[in-house]
Amino acid sequence: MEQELSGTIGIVVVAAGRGERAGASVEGPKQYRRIGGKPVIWHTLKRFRDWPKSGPIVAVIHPDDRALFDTAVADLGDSHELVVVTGGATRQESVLNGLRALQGRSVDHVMIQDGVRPFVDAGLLDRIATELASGKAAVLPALPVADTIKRGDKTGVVTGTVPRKDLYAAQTPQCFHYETILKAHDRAATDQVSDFTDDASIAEWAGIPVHLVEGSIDNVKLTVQRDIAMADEKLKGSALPDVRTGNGYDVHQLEAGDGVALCGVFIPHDQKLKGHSDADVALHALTDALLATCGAGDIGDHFPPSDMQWKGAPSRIFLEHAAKIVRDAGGTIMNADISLIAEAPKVGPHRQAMREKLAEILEISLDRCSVKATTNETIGFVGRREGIAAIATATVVFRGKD
Ligand SMILES: Nc1ccn([C@@H]2O[C@H](COP(=O)(O)OP(=O)(O)OP(=O)(O)O)[C@@H](O)[C@H]2O)c(=O)n1
Ligand SMILES: C[C@](O)(CO)[C@H](O)COP(=O)(O)O
Repeated sequence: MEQELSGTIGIVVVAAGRGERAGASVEGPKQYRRIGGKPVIWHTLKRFRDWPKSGPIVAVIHPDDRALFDTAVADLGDSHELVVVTGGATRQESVLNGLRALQGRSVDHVMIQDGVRPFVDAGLLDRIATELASGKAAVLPALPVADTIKRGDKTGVVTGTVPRKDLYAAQTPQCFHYETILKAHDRAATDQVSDFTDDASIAEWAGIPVHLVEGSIDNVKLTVQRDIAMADEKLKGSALPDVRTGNGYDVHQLEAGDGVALCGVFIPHDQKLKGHSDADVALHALTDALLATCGAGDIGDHFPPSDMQWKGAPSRIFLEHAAKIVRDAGGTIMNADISLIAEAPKVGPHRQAMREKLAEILEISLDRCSVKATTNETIGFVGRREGIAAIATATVVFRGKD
């Protein structure tokens, strides 16, 4: 029977590199580049936050990146203690700083993770935990090398083929008995042995047996620009489409007058709509429908009728405001559909102008704007020409959330 790992597992995520091979970006070094809408480091940390066995997490960052890091993790939640320390000039130094930050936190084991491996998965972490539970002091996730490996010289000529039978490509997290790896890292620093590219090599150097566990094919390290682009495509491709529909309904009373504003178009008529603003019942219904797609309340929350500044206001202001709220939340308006219920005036002759007005206000194409009308067959308040009602539906696609 498999043993359960007891004790606390500390996590060290190293993210203090400069990402030179990936090249410069306005978003900062590669660990702060966005994939699937979130920084790489956010994804990596989230994978550990979501793994139930994670203990305290140490993020090792570059001293210049504090603001970038704080912004990147702002919405990560606080389910685990997150300690932030600065790294050194090499990965090895950064890891040592991270290990030292776990001292005094009662950690039994530690997982050391590259900040730029955002696809580490719970299955891999569980496999490693099982190996640690069986008493192994050092566990390395790795995959057998799949390509034929060549040796080459400076002139680009192959000088030999390396038998690949026993070759493995090392991944992270590399996992250890905490005190054992801390001692080995400390000794390497004291002895000034500084050319290790991973922590398993330090364990090997210190004479600690390192056990292989099957890595994960998805657990790639984002090293060059193309890796980042591919990671972004992968996350976008797997994100569920976030399509939302909102509805809105509004009624305004009619009284004697000279015309009504409907969908932003003034139609001469022997009545007018009563209201605090221009009483454009159609735009009010559509404003509510849009606000509903991102849970932003209703028109009255944003434009209280008690507020005198909206007296006589053209209702396009309300709709523009709702459209901005939607866009700021990451939404793209796909469709706006309004049904007017009015005995008079006749809407048909003005439908095209109304659709054009909606398209202009919402900044979307005409084919995404629909206006329909019906009478109420002379019954009810609409049938008695006491009021006009409008029903609206809006469809919005939001950029994939995590
Ligand atoms: N002084 C360093 C160097 C690297 N790392 C971290 O170690 C991981 C693996 O390193 P690598 O992919 O080589 O990152 P960079 O050093 O940033 O890349 P490059 O070598 O292209 O500059 C990364 O998460 C990186 O941020 C670190 O914490 N401190
Ligand atoms: C730790 C590592 O990811 C294992 O494959 C790798 O050695 C890091 O190397 P890098 O040169 O720092 O990217």
